[in-house]
Amino acid sequence: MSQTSLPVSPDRGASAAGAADAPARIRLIRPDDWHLHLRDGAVLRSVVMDSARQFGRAIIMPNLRPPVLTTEDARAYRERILSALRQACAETGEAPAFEPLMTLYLTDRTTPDEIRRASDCGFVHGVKLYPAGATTHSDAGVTDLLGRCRATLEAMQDCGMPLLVHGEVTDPEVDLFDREAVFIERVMQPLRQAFPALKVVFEHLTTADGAAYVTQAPGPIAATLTPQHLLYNRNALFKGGLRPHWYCLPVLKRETHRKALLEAATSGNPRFFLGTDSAPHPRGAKEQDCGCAGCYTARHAMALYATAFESVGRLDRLEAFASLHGPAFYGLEPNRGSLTLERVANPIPHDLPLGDEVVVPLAAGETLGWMSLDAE
Ligand SMILES: NC(=O)N[C@@H](CC(=O)O)C(=O)O
Ligand SMILES: [Zn+2]
Ligand SMILES: [Zn+2]
Repeated sequence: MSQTSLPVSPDRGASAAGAADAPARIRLIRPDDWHLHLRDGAVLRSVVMDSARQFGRAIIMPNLRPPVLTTEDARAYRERILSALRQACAETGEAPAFEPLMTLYLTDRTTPDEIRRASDCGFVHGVKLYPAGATTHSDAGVTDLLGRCRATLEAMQDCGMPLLVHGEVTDPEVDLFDREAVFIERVMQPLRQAFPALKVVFEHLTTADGAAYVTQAPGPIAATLTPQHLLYNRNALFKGGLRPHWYCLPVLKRETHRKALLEAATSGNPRFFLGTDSAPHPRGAKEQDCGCAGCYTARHAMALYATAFESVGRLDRLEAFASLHGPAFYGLEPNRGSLTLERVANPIPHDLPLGDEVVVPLAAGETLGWMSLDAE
């Protein structure tokens, strides 16, 4: 099978040749992942260490089945994550410090009281908006944000609780590739006019329209950027045939959008920060007549981001994007430890264990030019 290659030559970094002016190692303040799906049960046990080896903290998405609706649900899920981590550590002898930052799943019925409980508990750091039907496990999501959630949004604005947004309309009349741009007009702008002090994170931004909006909009807004949207355009979905492991939502866009996102990521603007959206699905759930959306990137996340930043000669801006802008927006201190990335050939496995099944990671079978060492 032919490969969908990265935008920069896949064997750079395999030797020092041709990279004389580039550093062999970079040391960053330990980064955080501001958008992560860890799932639950056996899948959680399989994936948690991949994130914990690199990231000090991660914003944990609440789209489980059933979803994480209340502060008590989030407390219980947090315990399951920490227990899965302890178990994984006992098996491998590693002990990376990792703090799950929990979120609630917003529904038409989330109450202002629940928001106040979440804000007081200290471990819930955001509330996630999934427009009903927009993405994986979003059927319990919001049907009409400004029609049904006003009191709850008011409480969030008062408490300083960020709203994390999957920014796509679900109107079947709107072309799949336009759903983010139309969301800005129909939902984001009215929302931010009604609640100008509400903190908003535009998750997994995929368009030049989104990058321009986040750059110029007044008030507290930021965006996360995934490795796949920085490295690939929509051709990757169809290269030599249909490629389900490049399929996520919002779907990859055309090259002009990828370039605008990479420019935003590497601009030094503190409104843009790292969020992998690593979203494991078993191989069989993606390779079928109606395959699931989501790319698995946790294992090699920092190597993927380094590849993207290096492609435009901006490795010097990786640390701020990965380790400083996110904590500043969320009102947290940067991590104390560090993470070192080494310029070395990093072959990405064809699959990885996922509970009783396997997951095919993004860029499986390719060789990246960077590898992250164990965090210190
Ligand atoms: N990004 C995806 O394609 N999938 C995510 C859901 C999401 O983040 O929208 C998942 O949970 O699988
Ligand atoms: Zn999403
Ligand atoms: Zn996601």
